[in-house]
Amino acid sequence: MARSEDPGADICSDARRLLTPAEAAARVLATLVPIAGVETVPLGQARGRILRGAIAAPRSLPPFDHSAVDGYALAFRSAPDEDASYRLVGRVAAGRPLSGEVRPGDAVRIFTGAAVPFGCDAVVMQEHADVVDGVVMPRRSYRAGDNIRLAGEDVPAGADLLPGGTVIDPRHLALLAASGLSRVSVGRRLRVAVLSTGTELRAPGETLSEGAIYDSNRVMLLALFDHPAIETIDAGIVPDDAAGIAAAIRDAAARADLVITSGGVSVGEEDLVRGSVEAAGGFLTPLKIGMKPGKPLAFGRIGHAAILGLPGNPLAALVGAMIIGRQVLAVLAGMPAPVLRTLPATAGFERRVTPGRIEFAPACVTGRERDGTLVVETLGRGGSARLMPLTAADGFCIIPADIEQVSPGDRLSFLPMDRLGLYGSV
Ligand SMILES: Nc1nc2c(c(=O)[nH]1)N[C@H]1C(S)=C(S)[C@@H](COP(=O)(O)OP(=O)(O)OC[C@H]3O[C@@H](n4cnc5c(N)ncnc54)[C@H](O)[C@@H]3O)O[C@H]1N2
Ligand code: MOO
Repeated sequence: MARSEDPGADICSDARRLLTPAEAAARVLATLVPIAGVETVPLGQARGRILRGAIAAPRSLPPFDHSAVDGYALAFRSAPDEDASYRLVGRVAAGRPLSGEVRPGDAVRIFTGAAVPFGCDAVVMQEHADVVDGVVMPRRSYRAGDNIRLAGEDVPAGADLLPGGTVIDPRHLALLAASGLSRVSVGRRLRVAVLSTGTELRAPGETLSEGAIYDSNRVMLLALFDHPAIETIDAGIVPDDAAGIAAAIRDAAARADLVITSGGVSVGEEDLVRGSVEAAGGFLTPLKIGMKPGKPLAFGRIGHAAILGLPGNPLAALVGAMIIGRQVLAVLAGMPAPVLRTLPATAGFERRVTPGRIEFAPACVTGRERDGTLVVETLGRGGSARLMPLTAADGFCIIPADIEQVSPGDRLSFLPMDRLGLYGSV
């Protein structure tokens, strides 16, 4: 993976002030380029994969002029034809073209999707015509082109079918298939290793000794980034031991394009991740971000791999992953950096807040204003170590960094939980 010569220089934060989340993301993303490597996959395995180059349309869509309705194709005598009767001379169904010629004044029985015979100008819906003794009489006049879908009106041959960076979803698959493409060239999957640091951590199922807790971040982060374009690697739990963390990070970096750690990025002497990355030959730059939770993050590189250090508190790890992490993954994987697709909302609660950090507070939708705007209420207090408010929430209420008080009726933003994941779904 190629990056700028000295990525550390780009992301060094000014220790005296907190970065806004956008500034932090911009500094981190400026150091990254998408991973190299493409592979060709059949359409059935292409959902969620990322196009690396634009695809040109190999043929026009639709490939020929066809009828939009079941009815009668009319060959005008003049344009527009005022004579209201046509002689029925044949029949054409989808996939079964007409044999024989059509002359002015003729009509052909036609069905939706059938090729419009050469010489026919318009199609009348069968409900809008009388047919008596082989004569078709439309009940109103028609203009050339009525009820005909022209070749190439959806996509002309050679046009850009899909741009590079497209994350292929079912709509794109339909377009590729309609164009006759059975395989598509996509970026190789991004390898992302996730490891938890902390002597207190145990895997669920293990016995808890005094002072120990279960590791909840790793399974959450692995699931958050589970995506067809990502190969997640579970790199386990590493105790707070500098040599052990260095070895684990070195090992993870050898297997991954991106290593994501949680824990140990704050300021205490037990926060060993930065020193361990340096001991392993890499660098890790602390980023103090004006967001709550998720203030202490770190970003750097070890060998060919990028490394993102998330805070240990579960909600802080999730918010850091959501705001910075998923952008890092998207850029490395070659997809456009995702934007936070928030909704306007009004506060249904009152709360004093400490200015300085934009807050992502778990919240529920409790109603709607008359104009349809969502009314939201935050859930509980107690900050970044709590999981219950998070699991009960419909999403995050976003409280700006520059206010001291939220009052009922204040305009805020709301990020629905189902928009959390790498691309839309969690
Ligand atoms: N003196 C200061 N102390 C702290 C500051 C600060 O600015 N000055 N910042 C606080 C903030 S904000 C956060 S967030 C945390 C971040 O701490 P670390 O990233 O160093 O994380 P740890 O200390 O290792 O752990 C914090 C907390 O989370 C628990 N944890 C860790 N890993 C997991 C996991 N995988 N699953 C579940 N829980 C986990 C850990 O046991 C701790 O309780 O620092 C504050 N301190
Ligand atoms: O950033 Mo810490 O995340 O406030 O808990």
